[in-house]
Amino acid sequence: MEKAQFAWQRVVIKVGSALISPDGNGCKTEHLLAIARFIIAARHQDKQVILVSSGSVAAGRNAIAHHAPLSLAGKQAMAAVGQTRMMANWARLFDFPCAQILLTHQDIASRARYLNIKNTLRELLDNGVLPIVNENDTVATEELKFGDNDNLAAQVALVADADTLVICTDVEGVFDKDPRSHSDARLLAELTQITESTLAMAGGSSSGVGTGGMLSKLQAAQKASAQGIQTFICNGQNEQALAALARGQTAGTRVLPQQSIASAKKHWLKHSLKAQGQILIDEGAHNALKERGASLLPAGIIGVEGKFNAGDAVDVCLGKQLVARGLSAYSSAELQQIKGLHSQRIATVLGYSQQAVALHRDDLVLL
Ligand SMILES: Nc1ncnc2c1ncn2[C@@H]1O[C@H](COP(=O)(O)OP(=O)(O)O)[C@@H](O)[C@H]1O
Ligand SMILES: N[C@@H](CCC(=O)OP(=O)(O)O)C(=O)O
Repeated sequence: MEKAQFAWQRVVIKVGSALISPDGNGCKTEHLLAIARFIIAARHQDKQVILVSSGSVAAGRNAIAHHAPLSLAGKQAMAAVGQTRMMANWARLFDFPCAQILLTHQDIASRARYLNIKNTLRELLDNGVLPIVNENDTVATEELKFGDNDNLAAQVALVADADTLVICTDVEGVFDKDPRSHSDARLLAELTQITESTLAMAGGSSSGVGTGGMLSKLQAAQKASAQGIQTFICNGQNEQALAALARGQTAGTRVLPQQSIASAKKHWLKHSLKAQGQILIDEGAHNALKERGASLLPAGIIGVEGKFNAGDAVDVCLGKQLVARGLSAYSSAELQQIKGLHSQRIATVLGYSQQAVALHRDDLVLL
């Protein structure tokens, strides 16, 4: 097996309407086989996959009377019909469970909902379920929309702490001009940075089925790249391209991350968030964080200072020494009650158990 150049562990793979429903009416599995094989191959290597799938509007189009231009309510009705069709289509390809997650822009912007999304995704992945995400078109008005699922996929990659974003479409990658209208268009194998001039090469969608064209894919890649996530934009029907990605090789267009995920996260936790309180830990917990990169369990907490909510940033201290900063899974009031306890006792003491850990290792940086 060739050596992996671009090793990854958790991927968000986005599939556009152009592949779910190439003729814009109903959906078929035939164009999704290469993507399904990629997902199965990745899972066999113990890698984690989240699928962001468009296509509900196109898949439900033939069930709703319409004429151009489509009204928002018309598209929403089509999406409501098409969403179940699209999910059933994916489920046919896999013999492991799939989970449906429908999100709006507001859900990601709200701290409480953001945490719930993050925790649900984590739980699904830990249980070997394939999360399939789409925009919740029924409740998304034009103002509340992500606008396109490329942008949604980048947001999901951030929430899920993914290291890689794969955007599958109906062309081989990013070209220096739209390959559909320019026969001399050249494929760009690697973009070290997305600048204004890169964005200027990208046109909108010409398929009549997709929404954002190449522009929204590059904008999504730009967001991911700034947070340390690499992006591949490739043809979702190209078996070889997806097999190469599954092996850790490049395919289509690779957009390089601007920094490592660890430094993006460290920077964010250290400089962008103000700690709302302090958690004092014992030596044993400090060793577990430092030596094993473990999560912080309530058992290792000996004191809680300040008032904070679940999801707030907190400083983690060993005596007077600041050793880490992270996002607390529990509020200060809850931590006061469960500090020093074994995680199994959380539900008995609080009446519920959000998580076994007080600070998850994904939400923690050592200082
Ligand atoms: N510079 C470019 N490179 C590649 N594709 C481009 C470019 N500019 C515009 N496109 C168009 O973007 C389309 C893919 O976007 P879109 O139709 O929104 O697909 P999806 O449904 O997969 O999101 C391609 O079919 C292509 O015509
Ligand atoms: N939520 C919509 C997705 C719209 C969208 O962004 O489509 P696309 O450009 O094909 O990824 C649907 O499922 O039809």
